[in-house]
Amino acid sequence: MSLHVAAIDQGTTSTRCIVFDEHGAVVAVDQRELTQHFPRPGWVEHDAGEIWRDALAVTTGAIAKAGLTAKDVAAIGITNQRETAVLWDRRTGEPVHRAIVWQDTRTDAIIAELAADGGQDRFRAASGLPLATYFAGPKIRWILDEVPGLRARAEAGEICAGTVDSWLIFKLTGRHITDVTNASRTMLMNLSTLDWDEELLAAVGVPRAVLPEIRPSVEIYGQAGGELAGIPVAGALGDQQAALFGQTCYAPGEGKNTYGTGSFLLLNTGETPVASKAGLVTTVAYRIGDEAPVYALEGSIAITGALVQWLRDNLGIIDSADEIEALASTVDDTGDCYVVPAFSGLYAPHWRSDARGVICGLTRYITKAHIARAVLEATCWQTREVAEAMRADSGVELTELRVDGGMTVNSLLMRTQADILGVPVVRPAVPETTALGAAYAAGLAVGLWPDLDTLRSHWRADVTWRPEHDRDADYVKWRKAVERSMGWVD
Ligand SMILES: Nc1ncnc2c1ncn2[C@@H]1O[C@H](COP(=O)(O)OP(=O)(O)O)[C@@H](O)[C@H]1O
Ligand SMILES: O=P(O)(O)OC[C@H](O)CO
Repeated sequence: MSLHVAAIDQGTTSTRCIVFDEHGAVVAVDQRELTQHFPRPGWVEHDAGEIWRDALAVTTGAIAKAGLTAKDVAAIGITNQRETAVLWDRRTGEPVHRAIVWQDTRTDAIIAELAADGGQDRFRAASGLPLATYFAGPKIRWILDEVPGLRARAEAGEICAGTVDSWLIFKLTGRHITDVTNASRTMLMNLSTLDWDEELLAAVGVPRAVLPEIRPSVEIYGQAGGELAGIPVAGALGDQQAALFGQTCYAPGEGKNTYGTGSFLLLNTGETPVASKAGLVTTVAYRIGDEAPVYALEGSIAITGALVQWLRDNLGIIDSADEIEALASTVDDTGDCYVVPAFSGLYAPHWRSDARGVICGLTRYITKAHIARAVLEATCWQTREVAEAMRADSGVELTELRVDGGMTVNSLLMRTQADILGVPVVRPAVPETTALGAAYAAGLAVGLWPDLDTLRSHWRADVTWRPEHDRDADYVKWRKAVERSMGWVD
């Protein structure tokens, strides 16, 4: 058998493919930036056609860079930005609208209407999710409502809808399938039955005919065609669940935090879904074939790395993301300045769509370096908020935090995170845990790896940052700043 797996990691800002060997080591990477469209305040769109073209190009590119051909690749795994809604014509395979990205807030009127009839937690028991613009189902409804004639075509079975995993699986194999972790982010799936829920479908306004079949995360979905002909497409996980899987958090009580466009702290809670009272999301962590599903509690933070991008692209304070560390290091603290990046409202644990970003504590003393440092601290404080909610909901005391994602190259950020959480922060030797998780899923499905223990044996710590300074006093200030961000949108 071939000893390599290709993982497509379709993230919010880029699409990459990584080829891994049988030890879980990176052999080759190919990557393309994804165009972001911001047509109106609060709207964020992607071109699904570009996503597919990039996914295909980076997959063939990474396989070529690895010195391999399609027949040398045992399986393709997929991991993706979650909650982003794609609709396409079933016959032509062409998108019928730009993809509406998870951060997009255009469904706020739909959400308010749904919440008026039963409150924000109306669908929590069935779906595990609070009512928020974040999730995919209402985005699908928005497109069906807004594109003339589309709802009738959808009801006639001519239209497919899904999250990005589903879009890529369709383009690769011709089958309309989604994995259960992605389906759990739509607000349309019942967490206990793992099937589309008739009541949720009716309330949100999405016909079953547009939705894919929900399948386990580890399973052969079909064979790829074209340049990738013959490679089994054999695993899919939403990117945050993939990172949990790649970090080998297979036991209840194990968790990780991934720092990308946003940050997502997930804790494995085992085979029973845990209802959150502290503002977290209950979600499917993974399902291996016909085994029992494994659930997680999740603290979803919308804006962390995206705030660094905003500093670069909108304010021009830095020219590249990695410059923020040097700039923030020129000062010892933030000068009592706090940035709350509520660009898409606030997600966990607050779920306040009426919040918008604020910078608090400005004086003549504050320089761009203080703001850069406050931008980094915003990631750490938001993480502390969800870590506290996690402890309240699960009773699990965090003794260390496994981390990954694009922001973890920033040592100042990671050191500050250890101080602000008061526990060690550990980055693994393979920081590409999202892609690794998808590769593990696909490799398990085709028998490249026999079991989870084998995958666990691959995990190694690289750097550990230990807490050195107590920051509890500053947490009070952070919470005051968060309060000031709320209630901005009427
Ligand atoms: N040195 C750095 N310091 C802080 N943030 C960084 C740094 N390098 C990259 N980032 C941020 O990391 C994010 C990219 O991480 P990545 O894991 O690729 O994200 P995604 O999967 O969401 O596309 C960007 O938002 C970028 O601003
Ligand atoms: O693509 P990322 O890494 O920004 O992750 C996005 C999340 O899946 C959104 O829920």
